[in-house]
Order: sequence, then structure tokens, then C-alpha cells
Amino acid sequence: MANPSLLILAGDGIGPEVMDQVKRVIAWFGDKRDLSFDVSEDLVGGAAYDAHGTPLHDDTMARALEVDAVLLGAVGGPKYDDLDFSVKPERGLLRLRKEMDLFSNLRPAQCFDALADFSSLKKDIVAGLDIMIVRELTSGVYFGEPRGIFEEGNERVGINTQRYTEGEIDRVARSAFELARRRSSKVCSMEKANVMESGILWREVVQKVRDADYPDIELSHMYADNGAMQLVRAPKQFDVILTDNLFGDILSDCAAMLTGSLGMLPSASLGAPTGDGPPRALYEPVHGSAPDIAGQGKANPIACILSFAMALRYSFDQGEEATRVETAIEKVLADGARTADLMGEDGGTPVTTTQMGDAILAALDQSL
Ligand SMILES: NC(=O)C1=CN([C@@H]2O[C@H](COP(=O)(O)OP(=O)(O)OC[C@H]3O[C@@H](n4cnc5c(N)ncnc54)[C@H](O)[C@@H]3O)[C@@H](O)[C@H]2O)C=CC1
Ligand SMILES: CC(C)CC(=O)C(=O)O
Ligand SMILES: [Mg+2]
Repeated sequence: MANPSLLILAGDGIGPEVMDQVKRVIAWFGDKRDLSFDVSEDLVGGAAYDAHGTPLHDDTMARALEVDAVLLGAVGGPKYDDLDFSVKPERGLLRLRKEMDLFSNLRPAQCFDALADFSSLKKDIVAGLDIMIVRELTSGVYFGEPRGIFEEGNERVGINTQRYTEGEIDRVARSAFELARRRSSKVCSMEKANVMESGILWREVVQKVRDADYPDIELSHMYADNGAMQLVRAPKQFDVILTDNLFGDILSDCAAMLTGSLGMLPSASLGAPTGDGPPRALYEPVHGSAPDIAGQGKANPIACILSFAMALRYSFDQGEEATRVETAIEKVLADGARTADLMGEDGGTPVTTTQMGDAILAALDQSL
């Protein structure tokens, strides 16, 4: 049987740096676990713009639709700030998500024991934290029309449109409920139904889906601003959080700091199930291209490596191997390895991106 196929799009800034460590983990699975992948690589974001004048070449898009899974690093950076919006690096990523129809974005926030002391919050608030944010990814205000900057009278007006259809809400709600059934069966849906019609529809549809097909799920609703506050006040009250594209983007960066660093948060973006096979999927860290530390060997590769672990679990039916990676990372952190983002000013000498990769590979070796 052919090896499963992976398309790697490392992107910009720290994207290629953290992806280099993922490539070593992929090679390790080929060497040590007889689990090989047919890996191809291509450009996305600013790197694709530099080469082709577009943040995502049509050939790359076509390849992404063919492979079993895509692994992405990060896109964007100040070099591209003044580009026309249509060719900005971030548009390449949005096109991938949209054309692959990856409507369900899973962003787990787990606090590893070794980092509970380092979180922005008190240890007892985050110790043992394990929540899953399910973010709608292919609609909402990042995609709604009309959008643009227009002349209106003697001034300009910037417009974006929050738009959700019932079908779009229905399908992401189902994905959250299915996931919740494999966890604690508790979902909190967040929107702003107090001030947004799209929020009213969101709440109605989510409740309807739950009542019709998921009566075993304990569903609650919360305004997203309160949700942000509750996330930092008492995050362990949540298990699965279901929310829209914009709120999910913001709430997941917020959740990252509960775990210690944005450099710790992976994600899986999944489409609809395809027959018997796994859904279309793209895996990427939650963080961006981190221009402030790019090229300095400071980036934490754990979020990207954990994203590969999610690929093992969700695309390749290799849950035990995914756990092997997560356990290796847990061990490395317990042994004290810290990239700079995981230590305070006087925390000692941080390890580099490559040294963190070395330590994770050594822990993987020890797991055999
Ligand atoms: N999925 C993607 O490709 C994303 C791309 N971006 C893009 O990235 C660029 C920079 O955006 P920012 O707002 O600065 O967000 P960012 O996520 O790149 O960085 C925010 C802060 O977190 C730190 N950080 C992020 N990842 C880290 C890691 N792995 N290890 C250690 N520290 C890490 C950075 O150094 C920075 O101080 C922008 O062009 C933005 O549009 C932003 C978010 C997601
Ligand atoms: C397209 C990305 C730059 C948006 C983002 O911040 C994210 O998806 O987390
Ligand atoms: Mg974001």
C-alpha cells in the first residue's frame, strides 16, 4: 500500500524553523516506527508571493486538495504589510482553508504539569487544564461580503461583514458535539447574541442541533466577552468551547497563555468526513510567523510538533503514536528543557529551537 501523503507548507518567519523540527520527527517515525510518509513541500504566504507574485499558487492549491493532510508553519510578516490586500500572505492561508472546506478548527489548550508554574495564571487555576476550542473556520467576518475600504462622502470607510448561514452553524456545531461525546459531553457555545443577529442565529441553531440529535450533551451558551473573562478566571469550568471564526481566533490566543506560551498550542482544521476515509485536513500551530524572533533560533517548535501529533491522531488513525509524541514532549518539559518563551527573565539559559528538537527526538528514542 502507498504511504500516506503529506504536503508541507512551512511559510514565513519562524514557520520554516519550527517545521524543520517537525521534519525530523517525521523522519524518526520512518526510521524507528516503520511509519513513512510521502512528503512533498511547497511555498505559501510571503514565500509564495516572492516566488510567484501570489500567496498561494494554483498548483499548490491543487496539491493540497490531493494529499491526505497538509502541515503548515506560519505566514506573514512586516515585509508584506504594504502589499495589496488581495495578495497578502494571510490570504494564501485563508484560501487554503476555504477551498479545502476546513470548517472545523480544533484548538486544544492543555497545560503540561511542568509548565503549571509558568502559566500567566496561578498554578491551581491551570494545573491539569485540558480544554478544546472548536472554531468555525471558513465563514464569518473573515470571509463575509461586502468587504473592502470604500469612499463614502468625503471620508473612507472600512467594511467587513459577519455572515453565517444555518448550514454553516449546523455543521460546526455537530463537529463540536461529536467531539464532546468523546470527552466530557459538555459544550459551551460562545457568541454575542445580545448585540449581533448572527449571534442570535448561532445560538438558535446550536440549541436546535443539540435538542434534535445530541440530547446527551450538556450545552450552555455564553456571551463571548464574558467567555474571555471566564477563560482567565476559571478555565477548568470548560471542556469544549464552540465559537465562530473571529471569537475563536481571539479566544484561542488567550487560552494559549493558560498553557504557558503561544508556542505550545497546536491545531487541526478538518473538513467533512469523506466516505470511509478521514476528512480533508490541515494542521498548523496557532501562532503566527513571530517576526520579532525569526531567524534567531528562539522559536518554540512544540506547537508545530503537537500539530503533527494531531495529524497522526485525526488523519492517520495513529492515536498511540500521537500519544507517544505528546508523552515525549511532556518528558522533555519535566526534565527542564525550556525555549525562551517558556522562561522568565532570570530563568537561566534557554534551549534553541534545534536543541528542543534534539531533546524531543531523544525522548522519542527512550519511548521505544
Ligand atoms: N496561522 C498563521 O500563519 C498566522 C499568521 N499570523 C501572522 O504572523 C505575523 C506576526 O503576527 P503576531 O501578531 O506577531 O503574532 P505571532 O503569533 O506571530 O506572535 C505573537 C507573539 O508570540 C511569540 N511567539 C509566537 N509563536 C512563538 C513560538 N513558536 N515560540 C516562541 N514565541 C512565539 C512571538 O515572538 C510574538 O511575541 C503577522 O503577519 C500575522 O498576520 C498571525 C497569526 C496566525
Ligand atoms: C489567517 C490568520 C493570520 C488568522 C489567525 O490569526 C489565525 O487563524 O489564528
Ligand atoms: Mg490567530
